[in-house]
Amino acid sequence: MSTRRIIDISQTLRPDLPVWPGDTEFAFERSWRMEEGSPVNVGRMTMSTHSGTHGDAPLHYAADGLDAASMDITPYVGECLVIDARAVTGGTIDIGDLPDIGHIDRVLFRTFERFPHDEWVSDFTAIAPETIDWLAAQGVRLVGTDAPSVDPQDSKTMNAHKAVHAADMRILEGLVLDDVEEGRYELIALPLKIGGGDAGLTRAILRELA
Ligand SMILES: Nc1ccccc1C(=O)C[C@H](N)C(=O)O
Ligand SMILES: [Zn+2]
Ligand SMILES: [Zn+2]
Repeated sequence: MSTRRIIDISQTLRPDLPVWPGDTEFAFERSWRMEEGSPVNVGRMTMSTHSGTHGDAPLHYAADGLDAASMDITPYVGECLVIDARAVTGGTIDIGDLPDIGHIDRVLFRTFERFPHDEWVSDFTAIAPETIDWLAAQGVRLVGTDAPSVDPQDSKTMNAHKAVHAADMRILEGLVLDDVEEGRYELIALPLKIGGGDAGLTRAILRELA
């Protein structure tokens, strides 16, 4: 039996979840209740497709991009490198901030000292488009971050997303990497298969390598 440790790197979806300014609040309610005579409890949720930990579908940043149900899920499963980017200053992770990544298909960035579970942080660290280009040239197919976006919150041009699209990479956002040391892990993070979806809520985990 495998004893490889599993680390949950997902946010907990709950009513007071911080959301992107102006976006739909996360709401959860019970539509059927056992205490009211129902044989089971059943809930109902209202949310943005970018709530909590999620994967962007290409449709989010390209009008003719694939939706969450159509995109290939291979990029979301496999070996990844977690990079500790907590010391990065200047708002974006630049090429010079990267360690030697070796040969790896997936890279996740930790930018927060402690993940802000209870407040929205607007001045999060984004990823420079040149860094995306460089990672793509090294063969990286997926980039993830604990920040809520790969572009700065006030970006109107979405240059990092565009660089991701140009290289046909995939994006994970809102990961929780507080207790994760820099290094290699197995990533399993499947965005929900939402037809027409521009993103999919994701339960993301890391598993220690054998
Ligand atoms: N909810 C939004 C509303 C308006 C503009 C952006 C967002 C985002 O969620 C950005 C995002 N998480 C991203 O994929 O970069
Ligand atoms: Zn997103
Ligand atoms: Zn995004």
